Amino acid sequence: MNILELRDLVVCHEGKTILRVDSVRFEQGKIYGIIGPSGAGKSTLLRVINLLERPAQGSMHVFGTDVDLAALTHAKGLPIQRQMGFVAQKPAMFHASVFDNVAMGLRYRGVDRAAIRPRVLAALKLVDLEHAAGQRADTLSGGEAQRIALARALVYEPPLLLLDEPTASLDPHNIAIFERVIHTIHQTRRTTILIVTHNLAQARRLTHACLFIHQGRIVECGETAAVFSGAACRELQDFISGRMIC
Ligand SMILES: Nc1ncnc2c1ncn2[C@@H]1O[C@H](COP(=O)(O)OP(=O)(O)OP(=O)(O)O)[C@@H](O)[C@H]1O
Repeated sequence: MNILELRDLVVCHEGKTILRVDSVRFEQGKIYGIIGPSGAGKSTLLRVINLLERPAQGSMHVFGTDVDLAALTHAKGLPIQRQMGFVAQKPAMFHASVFDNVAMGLRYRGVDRAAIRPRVLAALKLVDLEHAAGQRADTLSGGEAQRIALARALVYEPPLLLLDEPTASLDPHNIAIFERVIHTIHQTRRTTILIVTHNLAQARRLTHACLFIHQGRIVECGETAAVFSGAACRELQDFISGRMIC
Protein backbone atom coordinates (compact mmCIF):
# COMPACT_ATOMS: atom_id res chain seq x y z
CA MET A 1 0.00 0.00 0.00
CA ASN A 2 1.29 3.47 -0.87
CA ILE A 3 1.38 6.02 1.92
CA LEU A 4 2.61 8.79 -0.34
CA GLU A 5 2.52 9.60 -4.02
CA LEU A 6 3.68 12.73 -5.82
CA ARG A 7 2.54 13.67 -9.31
CA ASP A 8 3.51 16.35 -11.85
CA LEU A 9 5.65 18.24 -9.37
CA VAL A 10 7.53 21.34 -10.47
CA VAL A 11 9.51 23.49 -8.03
CA CYS A 12 11.01 26.78 -9.20
CA HIS A 13 13.26 29.33 -7.58
CA GLU A 14 14.06 32.69 -9.14
CA GLY A 15 12.55 31.61 -12.45
CA LYS A 16 14.60 28.39 -12.62
CA THR A 17 13.15 24.89 -12.31
CA ILE A 18 15.11 23.12 -9.58
CA LEU A 19 12.98 19.98 -9.19
CA ARG A 20 10.67 18.15 -11.57
CA VAL A 21 9.05 14.85 -10.61
CA ASP A 22 6.55 13.20 -12.96
CA SER A 23 5.51 10.52 -10.49
CA VAL A 24 6.93 8.78 -7.44
CA ARG A 25 5.35 6.45 -4.89
CA PHE A 26 6.38 5.41 -1.41
CA GLU A 27 5.07 2.21 0.14
CA GLN A 28 3.97 2.16 3.73
CA GLY A 29 6.46 0.65 6.16
CA LYS A 30 9.56 0.98 3.98
CA ILE A 31 12.72 3.00 4.52
CA TYR A 32 13.78 5.07 1.50
CA GLY A 33 17.17 6.66 0.92
CA ILE A 34 17.32 9.84 -1.13
CA ILE A 35 20.78 10.20 -2.57
CA GLY A 36 22.48 12.41 -5.12
CA PRO A 37 25.07 15.13 -5.49
CA SER A 38 24.95 18.46 -3.72
CA GLY A 39 22.35 20.83 -5.12
CA ALA A 40 20.42 18.03 -6.86
CA GLY A 41 17.12 18.84 -5.13
CA LYS A 42 17.00 16.24 -2.33
CA SER A 43 16.16 18.64 0.51
CA THR A 44 13.69 20.45 -1.71
CA LEU A 45 11.83 17.18 -2.28
CA LEU A 46 11.60 16.56 1.46
CA ARG A 47 10.54 20.14 2.18
CA VAL A 48 7.76 19.96 -0.42
CA ILE A 49 6.48 16.70 1.10
CA ASN A 50 6.58 18.29 4.57
CA LEU A 51 4.59 21.29 3.18
CA LEU A 52 7.43 23.65 4.11
CA GLU A 53 7.81 24.71 0.51
CA ARG A 54 5.10 25.36 -2.04
CA PRO A 55 5.79 24.14 -5.58
CA ALA A 56 4.71 25.90 -8.78
CA GLN A 57 2.54 22.85 -9.51
CA GLY A 58 1.99 19.31 -8.34
CA SER A 59 -0.26 17.05 -6.35
CA MET A 60 0.36 14.72 -3.48
CA HIS A 61 -1.70 11.77 -2.30
CA VAL A 62 -0.84 11.27 1.34
CA PHE A 63 -2.55 9.43 4.22
CA GLY A 64 -5.44 8.72 1.85
CA THR A 65 -6.01 12.39 0.95
CA ASP A 66 -5.41 14.19 -2.36
CA VAL A 67 -3.63 17.51 -1.98
CA ASP A 68 -3.15 20.19 -4.64
CA LEU A 69 0.21 21.40 -3.41
CA ALA A 70 0.24 24.70 -5.28
CA ALA A 71 -3.16 25.72 -3.88
CA LEU A 72 -2.90 24.34 -0.35
CA THR A 73 -3.64 26.77 2.47
CA HIS A 74 -1.81 26.69 5.81
CA ALA A 75 -5.03 25.71 7.62
CA LYS A 76 -5.69 22.76 5.31
CA GLY A 77 -2.06 21.67 5.38
CA LEU A 78 -1.66 21.68 9.16
CA PRO A 79 -3.48 18.39 9.92
CA ILE A 80 -1.44 16.69 7.19
CA GLN A 81 1.83 18.19 8.41
CA ARG A 82 1.05 17.05 11.94
CA GLN A 83 1.15 13.44 10.80
CA MET A 84 4.75 13.83 9.68
CA GLY A 85 7.94 13.95 11.72
CA PHE A 86 10.80 16.05 10.37
CA VAL A 87 14.43 16.14 11.49
CA ALA A 88 16.81 18.58 9.81
CA GLN A 89 20.59 18.44 9.67
CA LYS A 90 20.99 20.99 12.46
CA PRO A 91 18.78 20.59 15.53
CA ALA A 92 17.02 23.77 16.66
CA MET A 93 16.30 23.52 20.38
CA PHE A 94 13.80 25.74 22.15
CA HIS A 95 15.12 27.58 25.22
CA ALA A 96 13.52 25.16 27.62
CA SER A 97 14.24 21.84 29.28
CA VAL A 98 14.81 18.69 27.28
CA PHE A 99 11.47 17.41 28.62
CA ASP A 100 9.60 20.50 27.39
CA ASN A 101 11.30 20.35 23.99
CA VAL A 102 10.02 16.82 23.47
CA ALA A 103 6.61 17.49 25.06
CA MET A 104 5.92 20.48 22.78
CA GLY A 105 4.55 18.45 19.86
CA LEU A 106 2.13 16.63 22.13
CA ARG A 107 0.91 19.87 23.72
CA TYR A 108 0.30 21.39 20.25
CA ARG A 109 -1.75 18.34 19.37
CA GLY A 110 -3.88 18.74 22.49
CA VAL A 111 -2.75 15.47 24.11
CA ASP A 112 -4.11 14.98 27.61
CA ARG A 113 -1.71 16.34 30.27
CA ALA A 114 -1.51 13.06 32.18
CA ALA A 115 -0.53 11.18 29.02
CA ILE A 116 2.30 13.54 28.12
CA ARG A 117 4.84 12.57 30.80
CA PRO A 118 5.02 8.82 30.09
CA ARG A 119 5.14 9.43 26.36
CA VAL A 120 7.97 11.96 26.64
CA LEU A 121 9.96 9.68 28.95
CA ALA A 122 9.47 6.75 26.57
CA ALA A 123 10.71 8.88 23.64
CA LEU A 124 13.75 9.98 25.68
CA LYS A 125 14.46 6.37 26.61
CA LEU A 126 14.35 5.43 22.94
CA VAL A 127 17.24 7.83 22.24
CA ASP A 128 19.10 6.91 25.47
CA LEU A 129 18.59 10.36 27.02
CA GLU A 130 16.02 9.66 29.72
CA HIS A 131 18.48 10.95 32.34
CA ALA A 132 18.64 14.36 30.59
CA ALA A 133 14.90 15.18 30.94
CA GLY A 134 15.51 18.05 33.37
CA GLN A 135 18.57 19.47 31.58
CA ARG A 136 18.34 22.71 29.62
CA ALA A 137 18.27 21.83 25.94
CA ASP A 138 20.77 24.54 25.02
CA THR A 139 23.42 22.83 27.16
CA LEU A 140 23.31 19.56 25.18
CA SER A 141 26.14 18.46 22.92
CA GLY A 142 25.43 18.53 19.17
CA GLY A 143 24.93 14.76 19.06
CA GLU A 144 22.63 14.77 22.08
CA ALA A 145 20.63 17.68 20.64
CA GLN A 146 20.12 15.75 17.41
CA ARG A 147 18.89 12.72 19.36
CA ILE A 148 16.44 15.03 21.18
CA ALA A 149 15.30 16.38 17.79
CA LEU A 150 14.61 12.76 16.82
CA ALA A 151 12.74 12.09 20.08
CA ARG A 152 10.70 15.26 19.45
CA ALA A 153 9.73 13.99 16.00
CA LEU A 154 8.89 10.50 17.24
CA VAL A 155 6.96 11.30 20.40
CA TYR A 156 3.64 11.73 18.58
CA GLU A 157 4.28 8.53 16.57
CA PRO A 158 3.96 9.94 13.04
CA PRO A 159 3.32 7.36 10.32
CA LEU A 160 5.77 9.23 8.07
CA LEU A 161 9.23 10.36 9.19
CA LEU A 162 11.32 12.71 7.04
CA LEU A 163 15.04 12.95 7.82
CA ASP A 164 17.21 15.52 6.04
CA GLU A 165 20.87 14.54 6.47
CA PRO A 166 20.20 13.91 10.18
CA THR A 167 23.57 12.37 10.99
CA ALA A 168 25.80 14.56 8.77
CA SER A 169 27.38 16.33 11.77
CA LEU A 170 27.40 13.40 14.20
CA ASP A 171 30.25 11.24 15.49
CA PRO A 172 30.13 7.44 15.00
CA HIS A 173 28.69 6.81 18.49
CA ASN A 174 25.72 9.13 17.93
CA ILE A 175 25.26 7.87 14.37
CA ALA A 176 25.01 4.31 15.73
CA ILE A 177 22.36 5.35 18.28
CA PHE A 178 20.44 7.31 15.65
CA GLU A 179 20.44 4.37 13.23
CA ARG A 180 19.42 1.94 15.99
CA VAL A 181 16.40 4.14 16.80
CA ILE A 182 15.39 4.32 13.14
CA HIS A 183 15.66 0.56 12.90
CA THR A 184 13.64 0.07 16.11
CA ILE A 185 10.77 2.37 15.19
CA HIS A 186 10.59 0.87 11.73
CA GLN A 187 10.34 -2.60 13.27
CA THR A 188 7.89 -1.73 16.05
CA ARG A 189 5.70 0.93 14.39
CA ARG A 190 6.09 0.22 10.68
CA THR A 191 6.90 3.90 10.23
CA THR A 192 7.62 4.93 6.65
CA ILE A 193 10.94 6.76 6.60
CA LEU A 194 12.54 8.96 3.94
CA ILE A 195 16.16 9.82 4.67
CA VAL A 196 18.34 12.19 2.65
CA THR A 197 21.92 11.14 3.16
CA HIS A 198 25.36 11.69 1.66
CA ASN A 199 26.57 8.66 3.58
CA LEU A 200 26.23 5.85 1.05
CA ALA A 201 27.23 3.21 3.61
CA GLN A 202 24.36 4.45 5.75
CA ALA A 203 21.95 4.25 2.82
CA ARG A 204 23.02 0.64 2.26
CA ARG A 205 22.70 -0.23 5.96
CA LEU A 206 19.34 1.39 6.61
CA THR A 207 17.19 1.54 3.52
CA HIS A 208 15.03 -0.83 1.49
CA ALA A 209 14.94 1.36 -1.60
CA CYS A 210 16.85 4.36 -2.90
CA LEU A 211 16.03 7.30 -5.17
CA PHE A 212 18.90 8.92 -7.00
CA ILE A 213 18.28 12.59 -7.78
CA HIS A 214 20.46 14.40 -10.27
CA GLN A 215 19.96 17.94 -11.57
CA GLY A 216 16.43 18.14 -10.22
CA ARG A 217 15.17 14.82 -11.63
CA ILE A 218 14.72 11.38 -10.09
CA VAL A 219 17.00 9.57 -12.47
CA GLU A 220 16.83 6.12 -10.93
CA CYS A 221 15.01 4.37 -8.11
CA GLY A 222 14.80 0.80 -6.95
CA GLU A 223 15.66 -1.72 -4.27
CA THR A 224 18.79 -0.60 -2.43
CA ALA A 225 20.75 -3.78 -3.16
CA ALA A 226 20.00 -3.46 -6.87
CA VAL A 227 20.80 0.26 -6.95
CA PHE A 228 24.23 -0.34 -5.42
CA SER A 229 25.11 -3.51 -7.29
CA GLY A 230 23.74 -2.76 -10.72
CA ALA A 231 22.98 0.92 -11.29
CA ALA A 232 21.56 1.36 -14.77
CA CYS A 233 22.50 4.97 -15.47
CA ARG A 234 26.01 6.28 -15.88
CA GLU A 235 25.51 9.18 -13.42
CA LEU A 236 24.53 6.81 -10.62
CA GLN A 237 27.41 4.46 -11.39
CA ASP A 238 29.78 7.44 -11.20
CA PHE A 239 28.13 8.74 -8.02
CA ILE A 240 28.39 5.39 -6.22
CA SER A 241 32.00 4.93 -7.21
CA GLY A 242 32.85 8.46 -6.06
CA ARG A 243 33.63 9.80 -9.53
CA MET A 244 30.74 12.28 -9.67
CA ILE A 245 31.30 15.50 -7.80
CA CYS A 246 28.35 17.63 -8.97
N1 LIG B 1 15.10 29.35 -1.58
C1 LIG B 1 15.89 29.12 -2.64
N2 LIG B 1 16.19 30.10 -3.51
C2 LIG B 1 16.97 29.89 -4.59
N3 LIG B 1 17.51 28.67 -4.90
C3 LIG B 1 17.24 27.66 -4.07
C4 LIG B 1 16.43 27.82 -2.90
N4 LIG B 1 16.34 26.62 -2.28
C5 LIG B 1 17.07 25.76 -3.01
N5 LIG B 1 17.61 26.38 -4.08
C6 LIG B 1 18.47 25.76 -5.10
O1 LIG B 1 17.84 24.57 -5.52
C7 LIG B 1 18.80 23.56 -5.76
C8 LIG B 1 18.46 22.31 -4.94
O2 LIG B 1 18.66 22.60 -3.55
P1 LIG B 1 18.54 21.47 -2.46
O3 LIG B 1 18.86 22.10 -1.15
O4 LIG B 1 17.24 20.79 -2.61
O5 LIG B 1 19.71 20.47 -2.89
P2 LIG B 1 20.28 19.19 -2.14
O6 LIG B 1 20.30 18.08 -3.13
O7 LIG B 1 19.53 18.95 -0.89
O8 LIG B 1 21.77 19.66 -1.83
P3 LIG B 1 22.75 19.33 -0.58
O9 LIG B 1 23.05 17.87 -0.68
O10 LIG B 1 23.95 20.19 -0.84
O11 LIG B 1 22.01 19.71 0.67
C9 LIG B 1 20.16 24.16 -5.43
O12 LIG B 1 20.77 24.59 -6.61
C10 LIG B 1 19.81 25.32 -4.53
O13 LIG B 1 20.78 26.34 -4.64
